[in-house]
Amino acid sequence: GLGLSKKKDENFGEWYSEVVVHSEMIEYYNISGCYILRPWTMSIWETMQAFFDAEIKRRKVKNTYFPLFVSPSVLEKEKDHIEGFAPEVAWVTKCGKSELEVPIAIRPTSETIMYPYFSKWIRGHRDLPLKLNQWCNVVRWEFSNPTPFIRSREFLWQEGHTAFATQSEADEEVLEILELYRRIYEEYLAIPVVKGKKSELEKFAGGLYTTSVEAFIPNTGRGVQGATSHCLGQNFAKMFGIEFENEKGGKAMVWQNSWAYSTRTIGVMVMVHGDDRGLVLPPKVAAIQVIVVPVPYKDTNTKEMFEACLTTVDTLTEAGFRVEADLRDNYGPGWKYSHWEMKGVPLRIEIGPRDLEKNQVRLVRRDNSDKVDIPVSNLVERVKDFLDRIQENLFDVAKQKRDASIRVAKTWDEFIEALNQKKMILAPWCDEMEVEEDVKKRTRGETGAAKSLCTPFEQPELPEGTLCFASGKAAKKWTYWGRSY
Ligand SMILES: O=C1CCCN[C@@H]1CCCn1cnc2cc(F)c(Cl)cc2c1=O
Ligand SMILES: [Mg+2]
Repeated sequence: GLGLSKKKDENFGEWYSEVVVHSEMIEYYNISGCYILRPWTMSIWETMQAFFDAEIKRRKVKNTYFPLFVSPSVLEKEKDHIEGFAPEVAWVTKCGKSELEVPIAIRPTSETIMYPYFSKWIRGHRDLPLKLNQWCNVVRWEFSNPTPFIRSREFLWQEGHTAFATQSEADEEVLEILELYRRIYEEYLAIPVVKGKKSELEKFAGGLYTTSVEAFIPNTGRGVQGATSHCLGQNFAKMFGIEFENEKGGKAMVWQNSWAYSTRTIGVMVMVHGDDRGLVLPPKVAAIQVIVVPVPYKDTNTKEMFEACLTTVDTLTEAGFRVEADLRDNYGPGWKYSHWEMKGVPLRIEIGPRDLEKNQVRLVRRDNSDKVDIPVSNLVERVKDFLDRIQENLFDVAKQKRDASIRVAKTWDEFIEALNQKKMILAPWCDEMEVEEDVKKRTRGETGAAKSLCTPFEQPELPEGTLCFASGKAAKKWTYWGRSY
């Protein structure tokens, strides 16, 4: 089809909506906030899932599946746990023509669904650690502007829920899972993230502390929470009576974690790597890593050319790459180049008459348009080399842009200036909740208030006497701030 009508640097929102549709990842649906995930999306989701599922299975986490529906008495088990969320809970109130006696909620997350059974199943210390995960959809009927992948009313995720006898086991797992989330972003999606701890105001209110990986979208100057790994402490154990008989015969409450990443990861990838020709896929998650396109010339003998294309596909497939040839005779090479560039295929191989004569092929990179003619004899090693360099280059370029978007601010004026320049701000903070609430109030505007994104585990030097950028009190830590999705 035709190219994009909007440019990434001029009209980001519409550019994004166009890219996800033109790359055949998303189809819009007639219910606001709901989207059709097409195969081009699902293949990315499945690649990440394969990695993450294998990694948690190595850690003895078992997959399970709990019901989608939850009764109000169970969901509202802890009033303050859900009072802030109540407006986004979706309810089934009738079936067929008859009203339901009691409405039934659709899960927005599964703590209240799972933990009554944790209480039933965990009796003694031999039942610990209990480590469950489920791959499922959740529904949150949000009203702020829906955005494919980033903010939708239904999304796919995995939610891990674990229980331990000791706090140290829980603390250790929180960070192990967070490292897996970093790997998903940095090693698969080629996106740099910051690992850190959420503030008291931003953490999961039902938990003890929240850690997260934070990404950043330079075009909009917004942070985006990439994935979360919470230590719940013994809060839910108290709520749901999840206790066990320890080795000394005494009763003790378990220490729990919960952790999730979702299809939001895919939206971040589109936003960070996409350009004005469409999607740009990191090779690690591309459903098709190499597309082979024949370039027939007037009276060329297409039979020989098509054979060369199919041989190229076979050779690279045997070498373990995901390769296809576009031999459709109802489209010319030019159309095919644009089509597969729009879909973000990392590497194109062109085979024309001259290439046949010289027993070579032309490689064209999607990320920087570099092209090179290579002899068929070392096709496999050159393709591997190109794909590795594309993966690295996407990460390096994204990291360079993200780092260029970071500003250190030591005063309120510097903070506001950086915020207006769409930066991610690293500022010394007194770590007082009221001060964070005050920052949100003072920065509220049509593009949304600034909030703390995370306190990075890697803390720069904080000289004695450094003052908080917002309160002027003694600063205790360096924290990232910004507007966010
Ligand atoms: O982020 C994770 C990891 C995976 C399991 N869950 C936690 C916390 C989820 C917070 N959260 C997030 N959104 C919610 C929306 C709701 F409608 C209700 Cl009732 C509750 C929540 C809610 O608790
Ligand atoms: Mg929410």
